[in-house]
Amino acid sequence: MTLNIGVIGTGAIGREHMRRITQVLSGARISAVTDVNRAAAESAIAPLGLEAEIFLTGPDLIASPSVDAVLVTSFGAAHEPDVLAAVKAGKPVFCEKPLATTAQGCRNIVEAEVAGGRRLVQVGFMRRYDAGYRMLRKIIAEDGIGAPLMVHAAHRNPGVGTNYVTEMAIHDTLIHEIDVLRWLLDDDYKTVQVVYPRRSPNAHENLRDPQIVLIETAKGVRIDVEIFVNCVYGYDIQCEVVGETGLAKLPEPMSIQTRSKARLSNEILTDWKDRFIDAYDVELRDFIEAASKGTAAGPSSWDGYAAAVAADACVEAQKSGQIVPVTMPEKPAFYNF
Ligand SMILES: NC(=O)c1ccc[n+]([C@@H]2O[C@H](COP(=O)([O-])OP(=O)(O)OC[C@H]3O[C@@H](n4cnc5c(N)ncnc54)[C@H](O)[C@@H]3O)[C@@H](O)[C@H]2O)c1
Ligand SMILES: O[C@H]1[C@H](O)[C@@H](O)[C@H](O)[C@@H](O)[C@H]1O
Repeated sequence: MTLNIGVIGTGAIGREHMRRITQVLSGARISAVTDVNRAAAESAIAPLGLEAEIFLTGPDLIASPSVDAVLVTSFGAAHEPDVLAAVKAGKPVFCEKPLATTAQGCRNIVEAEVAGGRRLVQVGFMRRYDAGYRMLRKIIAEDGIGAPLMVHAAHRNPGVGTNYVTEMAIHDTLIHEIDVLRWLLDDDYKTVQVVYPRRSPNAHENLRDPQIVLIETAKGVRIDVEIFVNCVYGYDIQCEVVGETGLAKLPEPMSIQTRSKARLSNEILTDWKDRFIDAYDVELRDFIEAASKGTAAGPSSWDGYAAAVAADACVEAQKSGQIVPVTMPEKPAFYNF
């Protein structure tokens, strides 16, 4: 059976996912698309030669019998109503991060999913599917470095547009570390604090960049994450876990080493699309497989909610400069899988 997928939001990552579903993965096809900008929907289906129907709104697409499962790849602030509509229609839904831009928005999705009694939501935390992060998690779980004590991480983008404001460093960027470090350490967060180094002159005037987020976990691990979205030189993701007896570091992406003109060098990637290309493939393969059985796999809406609770605390910490507690309600038994 071929899974008919409807895509809501045909911008950068919507197109990337449409390409991989059409040209890389098997078991699914894009049967429908919608975008608030109709021209974006039209120009997304044309180069792929798709015969997908263009709907006016997300709810129209979700209600269509030609859609078995939904991909939400619109702006973060627009995710919640469409994910809720898909859950209420009983259709599996893959939602790009963040699941919603507030913890309450995520909670609404969690409650709708639990009320429906069936897992239907996968959140696009693709780093959990990255081979490097998976190796790191295995080493920690197998006690290869002793119990983790500290994590040093960095999330650097070469540059961002003027629509990227200070809070987005948390909701849009740090959200990946918030999720993947919780999963890597099998831990929850206790407190967060944000400190600002000297401002980069490459950041536009409404953006504090770089930022350092300091996190304390329930088990007492201390984490520092540098968020630097105008680092200029490339797209660079770093993660080093220091344990009681050793240290484990995320591997660099494969790159050819060259010796030329008296220099020894390796290329640095500049685009998230390339850095996590394999992880995006695997996460969507997981989605197609589970959605074909009428359910969802991978990062759950509870994970989306847990990340949003920590993100809200970080935004408060950005504004107050204080150490802010992270208060996580107890996980419903529904999410113990
Ligand atoms: N996992 C990752 O690494 C990753 C990478 C990039 C983006 N993202 C996430 O994916 C989402 C989209 O990001 P992007 O870079 O593709 O943005 P984008 O601006 O390129 O595309 C978003 C598209 O959604 C459309 N849109 C907005 N609201 C809509 C609505 N209510 N209904 C239908 N269409 C709507 C816009 O017109 C636009 O075409 C964001 O949540 C972003 O955080 C995740
Ligand atoms: O900071 C960016 C991240 O590095 C990417 O992985 C995407 O999530 C993108 O939306 C963010 O703006």
